[in-house]
Amino acid sequence: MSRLIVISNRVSAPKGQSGGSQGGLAVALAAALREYRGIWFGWSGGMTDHFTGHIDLQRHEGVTTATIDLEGQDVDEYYNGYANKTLWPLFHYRIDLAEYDRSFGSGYERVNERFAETVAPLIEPDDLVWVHDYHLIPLGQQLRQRGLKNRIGFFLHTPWPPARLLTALPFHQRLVRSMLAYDLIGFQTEEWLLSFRHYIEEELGGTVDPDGTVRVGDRTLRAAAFPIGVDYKDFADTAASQEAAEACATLQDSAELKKVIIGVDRLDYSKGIEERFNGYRRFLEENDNWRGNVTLLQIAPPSRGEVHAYEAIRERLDELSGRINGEFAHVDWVPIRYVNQGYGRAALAGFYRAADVALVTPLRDGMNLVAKEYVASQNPDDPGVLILSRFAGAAHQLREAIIINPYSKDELSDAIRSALEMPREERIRRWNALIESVKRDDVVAWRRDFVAALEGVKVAA
Ligand SMILES: O=P(O)(O)OC[C@H]1O[C@H](O[C@H]2O[C@H](CO)[C@@H](O)[C@H](O)[C@H]2O)[C@H](O)[C@@H](O)[C@@H]1O
Ligand SMILES: O=c1ccn([C@@H]2O[C@H](COP(=O)(O)OP(=O)(O)O)[C@@H](O)[C@H]2O)c(=O)[nH]1
Repeated sequence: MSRLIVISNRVSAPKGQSGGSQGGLAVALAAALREYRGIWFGWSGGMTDHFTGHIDLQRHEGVTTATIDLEGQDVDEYYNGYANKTLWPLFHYRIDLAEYDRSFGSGYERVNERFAETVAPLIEPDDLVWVHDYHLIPLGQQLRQRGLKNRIGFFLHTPWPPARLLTALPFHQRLVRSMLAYDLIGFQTEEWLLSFRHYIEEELGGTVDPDGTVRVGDRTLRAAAFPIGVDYKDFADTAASQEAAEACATLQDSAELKKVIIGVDRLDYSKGIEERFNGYRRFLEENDNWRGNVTLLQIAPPSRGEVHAYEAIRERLDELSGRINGEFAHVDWVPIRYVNQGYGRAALAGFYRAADVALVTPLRDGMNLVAKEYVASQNPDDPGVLILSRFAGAAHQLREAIIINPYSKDELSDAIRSALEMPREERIRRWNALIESVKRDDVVAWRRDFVAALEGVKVAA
């Protein structure tokens, strides 16, 4: 069997050192790599005065990681800059927040070159190479320029924006043309694949066949949708652990007999937390019988704090949660418990199980693993209700959730009421359909399908 070389910006910290707030990509890849011989290469998250290319090799729980430190200027221009001030907002349809700065573009290319230079010697001729996410779009091309003939695949964890939005990016053609160096490009959903196809046809004059064959000039490759899932088995085991049971009991006891609604998100403007709070406020305004009888627990560990838009959303949420609590709270009840701390998987599994309703309402999200984790953690005899944004990739699969438009306070308010008042039979019926999808399309299936498709492509000429 070929080895698998996974390359992503972020590499999962060894267990116990992550602070419990790692994003979905890290969680999903650790699970996938546990089954494969290979290496996971990426940025350590650490900084150095001068880039040395020194690789820190470690083995934890069956996963070999190889990480490098970056210079402070690299982190500013590549991670905070091009990745998170330019591409992230643009890919999440927030053209108003996207910043274009020449130094970001050059820092992005420099770090991609550094990744290529450092990882290329670790790659053997038969290895499959799997590059992840918007931080590393040009890496495949950089590896080809260093003579690599391996099968190289790329998976985008975020949405792919409509062609009309992407053309707002200076040098967009240069970025997308660099992707043609890959043999296989994966997206979370058919919707993002369709947007990619439009770009290929309208901007590059290429074609995409119904079977996903992409042709631009003399380059032929494949593009397809591979929806990521959770490690269902591991999550179900975690949910059954003592730690999860304790977390579940802690939340239930502290809520007394009130219903609990939960939200769990990195503190990111794309997650729609502000709109969610406003929808919840509308619900409290319209349903005074529920005041004092329901609590919203919002877990939101801070993320990308050096980027202004993230500082700004944090300030707005501090203010808004305070205002709603001030408006509705009594001496013995607060409507929102807003927590800026990250939790580990076991604690989260317990909180999910204790919650009667989950609000997963991003304004735009590649997939959203929290939605799937919530479903995986429920008690089959008395499951909670998932309220899910139509703009999350997960909504393409989790169709028996209550699907809402997260921009509409009224829809949010109505959905919260329906969820809280939903009869047990309907909750069970919906959950049975949801768990079916979460089990079937888990992270193992995602990895298996992507790797099989990569193995199946003809090697680049
Ligand atoms: O590494 P960070 O900057 O702290 O951000 C965490 C991750 O966020 C994004 O996650 C995406 O991947 C998930 C799994 O496929 C998906 O469910 C979610 O919709 C995406 O937003 C980002 O794409 C990752 O690179 C980050 O590691
Ligand atoms: O306190 C927290 C909050 C979130 N997460 C995990 O972070 C991931 C978030 O992934 P998702 O796809 O929902 O969004 P992303 O943050 O990757 O955009 C999920 O696996 C969560 O369980 C966590 O471990 N601790």
